[in-house]
Amino acid sequence: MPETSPLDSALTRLDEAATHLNVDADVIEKLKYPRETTKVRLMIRMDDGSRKSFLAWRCRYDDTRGPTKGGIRFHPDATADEVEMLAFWMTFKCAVMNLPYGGGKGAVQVDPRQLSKAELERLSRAYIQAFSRIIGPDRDIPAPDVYTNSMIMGWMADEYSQIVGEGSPAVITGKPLALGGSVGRGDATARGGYYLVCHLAQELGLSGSMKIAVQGFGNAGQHIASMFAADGHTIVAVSDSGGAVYAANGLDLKALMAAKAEGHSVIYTAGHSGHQAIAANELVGVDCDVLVPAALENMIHKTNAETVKARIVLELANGPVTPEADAILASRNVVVLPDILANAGGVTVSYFEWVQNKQGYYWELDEVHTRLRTIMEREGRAVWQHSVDHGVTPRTAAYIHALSRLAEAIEAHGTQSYFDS
Ligand SMILES: NC(=O)C1=CN([C@@H]2O[C@H](COP(=O)(O)OP(=O)(O)OC[C@H]3O[C@@H](n4cnc5c(N)ncnc54)[C@H](O)[C@@H]3O)[C@@H](O)[C@H]2O)C=CC1
Ligand SMILES: O=C(O)CCC(=O)C(=O)O
Repeated sequence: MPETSPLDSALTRLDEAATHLNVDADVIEKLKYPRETTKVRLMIRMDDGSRKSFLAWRCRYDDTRGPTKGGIRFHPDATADEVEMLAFWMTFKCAVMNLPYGGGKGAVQVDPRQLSKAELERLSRAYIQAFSRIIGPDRDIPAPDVYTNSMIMGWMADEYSQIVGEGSPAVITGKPLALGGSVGRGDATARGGYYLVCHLAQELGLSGSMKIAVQGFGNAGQHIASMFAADGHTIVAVSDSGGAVYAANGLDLKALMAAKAEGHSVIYTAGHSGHQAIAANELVGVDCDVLVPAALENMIHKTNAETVKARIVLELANGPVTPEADAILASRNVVVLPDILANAGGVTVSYFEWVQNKQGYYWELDEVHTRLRTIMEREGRAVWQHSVDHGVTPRTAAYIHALSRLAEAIEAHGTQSYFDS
């Protein structure tokens, strides 16, 4: 069981960063509370004619630096507390990357795997009907997160456009290309993390062929595994909600992708090509150089942090390492590249999508990649420098970097922003 809630984790990290900066206490206080969180009950018609209700939330955590931005998660364990924390992290993530956004997040408490495609579409449209007064292209801009994807974003964008009576692609990012999506958004979360590791390889002491373990073989996890494998690195272990597989000499990624495409767990490939089934919770401790948590929060905690053999943890998931585990990893010289930097490629290419929607002019893939790489390297370097200058972990350095930008914007708004409605 996780030892702290995501809320506690995030605020701990804010407090720690604040000790390294000369920031007014009321600025910190402002950042400890979400601006607004709306909870609704969505009711949809199921295929068998019955009705079913689902709890749903949208949190606009802080909009000091621009419209709130962040994904929508469909998960059976989603809670208001989790949504607020994910929105808090979005606030800091957008500030780390210097994107002109605040932070938001949404969720529906549902297991989408239990719904038919038609039910999923009705639920997605119901979400937008409920939150159409809260979201907007210059107010709050959703995107995909766990168990949501471009198809769902397409339905949502379509619903919003119908409600407002005109095409409004910039209201949601991560859309299908046919509805104004951006090339390069699909693998952007992983690509940002990949660019970061490549850029800091020397500082991280990484060279030659590496062994990689990936926890969570979904959008972020599959793409990062492919990128590292394409460079000749060995993917030794992957997991998903159904289990984990391990192969010291490297997993067959093609077979894993095929199993996922058919709706199976990675465990379906056990026995194939030397794939050995292991318990999902063993993945954290497998012998590897880089461990990539790409599933959910609090997966590396005080009881398994000691087992980590990797030298580098690349957090593609949001909040996968608890503060207690952070301290254990730091004491063992394991470098954690923190979520608010490492997985920010996703929201950065979402920003590119929003810009393209507003311009009505669409970029080539090369342009998306070049701009993403430039921003990842610039902000990654700045975070690394803060960590050297202040003698802190990259996580604390990333919070320092973001907090200084947030504090400057809060001050620049003047006193009125303290009483925003
Ligand atoms: N999609 C995006 O644009 C971004 C996603 N993220 C974060 O990355 C993480 C993964 O998100 P996506 O790849 O988009 O979601 P996804 O829904 O595509 O994949 C999630 C994966 O995690 C696996 N999983 C769930 N519970 C697990 C468990 N207990 N152990 C191992 N695996 C488990 C699922 O089976 C699935 O393979 C989340 O923390 C998300 O918030 C962060 C930035 C952007
Ligand atoms: O692409 C976006 O706007 C947000 C993605 C997201 O939810 C995240 O970075 O956690």
